[in-house]
Amino acid sequence: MAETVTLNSKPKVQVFDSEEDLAVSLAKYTADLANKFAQLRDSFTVVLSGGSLVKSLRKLVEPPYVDSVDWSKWHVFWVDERVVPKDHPDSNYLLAYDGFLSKVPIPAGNVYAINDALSAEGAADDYETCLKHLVKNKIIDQSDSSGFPKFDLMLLGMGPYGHVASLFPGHPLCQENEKWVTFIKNSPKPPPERISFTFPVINSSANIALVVAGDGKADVVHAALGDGSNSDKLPVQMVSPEGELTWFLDKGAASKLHA
Ligand SMILES: O=C1O[C@H](COP(=O)(O)O)[C@@H](O)[C@H](O)[C@H]1O
Repeated sequence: MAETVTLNSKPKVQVFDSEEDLAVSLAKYTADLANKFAQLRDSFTVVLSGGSLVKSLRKLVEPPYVDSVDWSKWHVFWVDERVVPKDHPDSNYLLAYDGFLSKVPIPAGNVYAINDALSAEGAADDYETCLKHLVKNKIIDQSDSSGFPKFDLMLLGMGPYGHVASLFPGHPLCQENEKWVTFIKNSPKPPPERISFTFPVINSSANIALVVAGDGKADVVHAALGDGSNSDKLPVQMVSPEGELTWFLDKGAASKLHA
């Protein structure tokens, strides 16, 4: 069962009794959006994170969704990626492949991983070029107001200090407002070299799910959604899409919200 906490008009915050319940609801939410956009625009553009998010998608690869979703319409991207070979244990692609992509019939050509033969800078430029091509061909929608790509759904995790994608607290990349895809060579969380979507791209999304589980993240969830008394905005607090933002929290992650 989910409790919906309304903290202000936006975002919607859903708190589940367990991570299992969260995963069940996240699967339905994602499948419903996939069906909606497949009918609306004949494609569904979905952006994945690495980390714990992938495990929370496990119910999507089970009945009824594994059979009922039209996977041929899916186009899959990464909000950030570590600049390592695709078969490296740190690769967000490998994590998603093992836990999700290998279990559903998404056409291989619709899965847009980074070019792992390039430098961080080269891979970011190459990924941005790929996105521009897909916007031109109307696979990815474009925001009328920002001009940035408008993904149908971004599935974001949040790190223990409030980072999203590879946008870390206090890092100048959080202020990037021209590039679509940027790179970092000194990530505070290993591995050091990564590429990342920028905030203008993240915030042009039609839908964002912020998925956070476990009491280890309760303090940062409280800082992000609490009374706003922290002076410096955490990256997660800079997530403010044109469309809808929905938080998926389990009880542990939400345990300090009412304190
Ligand atoms: O390094 C990363 O961390 C964040 C958060 O990961 P989590 O395991 O704490 O959920 C993740 O969203 C991002 O994609 C990843 O590269």
